[in-house]
Amino acid sequence: MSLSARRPVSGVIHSLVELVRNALNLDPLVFVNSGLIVVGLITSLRSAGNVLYTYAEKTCLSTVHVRAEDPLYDDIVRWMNDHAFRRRNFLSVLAQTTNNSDNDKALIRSPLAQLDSDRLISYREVEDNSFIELKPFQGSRLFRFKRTWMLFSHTASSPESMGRPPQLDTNPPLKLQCLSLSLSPIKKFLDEVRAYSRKVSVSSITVFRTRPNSPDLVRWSSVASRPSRDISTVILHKHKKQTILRDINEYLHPHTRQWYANHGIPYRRGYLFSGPPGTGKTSLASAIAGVFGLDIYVLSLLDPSMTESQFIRLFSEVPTRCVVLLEDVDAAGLNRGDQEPGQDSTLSRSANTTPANTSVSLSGLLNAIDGVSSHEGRILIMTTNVPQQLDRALIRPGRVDIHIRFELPSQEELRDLFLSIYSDVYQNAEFSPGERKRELGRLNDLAMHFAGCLPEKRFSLAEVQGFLLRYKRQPEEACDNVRGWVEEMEYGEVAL
Ligand SMILES: Nc1ncnc2c1ncn2[C@@H]1O[C@H](COP(=O)(O)OP(=O)(O)OP(=O)(O)O)[C@@H](O)[C@H]1O
Repeated sequence: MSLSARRPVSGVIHSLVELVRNALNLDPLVFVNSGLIVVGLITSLRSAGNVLYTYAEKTCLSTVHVRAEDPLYDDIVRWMNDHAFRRRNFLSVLAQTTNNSDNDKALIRSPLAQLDSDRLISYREVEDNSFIELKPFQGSRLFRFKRTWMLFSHTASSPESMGRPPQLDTNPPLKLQCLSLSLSPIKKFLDEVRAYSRKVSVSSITVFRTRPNSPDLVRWSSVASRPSRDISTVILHKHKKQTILRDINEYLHPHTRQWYANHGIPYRRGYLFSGPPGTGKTSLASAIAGVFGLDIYVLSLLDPSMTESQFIRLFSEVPTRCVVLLEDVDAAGLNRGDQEPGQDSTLSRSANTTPANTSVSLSGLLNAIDGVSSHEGRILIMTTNVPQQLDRALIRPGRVDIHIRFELPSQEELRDLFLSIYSDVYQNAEFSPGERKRELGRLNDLAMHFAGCLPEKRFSLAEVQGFLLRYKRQPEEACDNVRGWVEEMEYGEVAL
């Protein structure tokens, strides 16, 4: 700025100062000085507070850190949201769209719900069935738990992320502190958090999958929490179903764990589900998790972001009681190489080599399953479409204890599927017991007729279910059209 331009500006400031002095009879510099003193005081108090806090943290504050990958992390955030954060206004929150099944129920009762195949509903006209939840995400909160004051802190991981929306994939650890020389108040709090989480998710299972957190770090991440599938909806030979349920029930019992320990046998149990695609392998694994109240950890050998060491680490990070689901183990081709399918890899040179479609070698997989770091107490379920292609080392007892073979459905199983799809037709709450019995009889006849129109052991239950879903509420129409569908499937003719 030139000298001539600066002169009028200083002149204006001088006149303003004079004006204030005359009007208030006070020197404005007094305000400036007082302001500076206040700012200085606040800064000193803040740094004194920081020094005090750091000192207290070292001497009389108990602190617990919880990593974002630990299931406890989500449990604590849920507890805080449902209890400590309830009656407090936050300025910075995380907005989350949540589907509300109650809204779906309201929609069912509305006039729009009258399903009319000639009337197409635009869902823009209908009230949105999701709602927006505002959840406190970052910040600190002092709260009281059973007469102890606790501090919950959850801050951004790095200064650069301040002011930016929180990155859910890179959650920083959270911190719990209390004024005590012992960790027991925080332990009690964590027990309460776990009990609460178990209570609210008693009839649902959480599915964990692997997710790359950063280019070279893959972590477990919960992808869904959903009502568990009722085991009765999985169609499988009664004897096979009972065999596996009894076996798992016995395995999970604390006495069995003790027995394994007494005999020095690693406490692990593995199952192989084999059979053509769409015959119910994944459905049974998910129903088993529901029956025993376990979460599912899904691993894939074909995950391109996973290295062998990460695979072994992830295997060792699963909790003590859970279902580890290793899907389509044959797809990775772990026994191909210079070895015939079904041959024992101990005789083969290819055990340490990795096929092109996976970075995990057979020895890496075996190491993950029964290496020293592999978690005891978990249930391993491997699924495959071609069991004969699996290396014998992978399915030897100790790694696979029970092999359940799924087959294409028999007439009886086709009938069961039909009855299961149309169960709500006869379970109508408005029916009297007599009406219900009559409906069930009618549906049984339709199911017999339906199954009779289908060739046995030809189509998978997933395919037949796909056909039935075209006639969700019209069992008679399904029966009328099933022969056309069979022709369509056999000869590739599309019958419309
Ligand atoms: N035995 C069964 N009982 C009940 N439903 C079944 C059965 N088999 C298949 N289905 C239905 O078919 C669909 C696919 O089943 P699922 O994923 O369990 O098959 P899968 O054998 O695991 O297939 P893939 O080998 O392709 O992974 C599901 O929607 C399921 O409801």
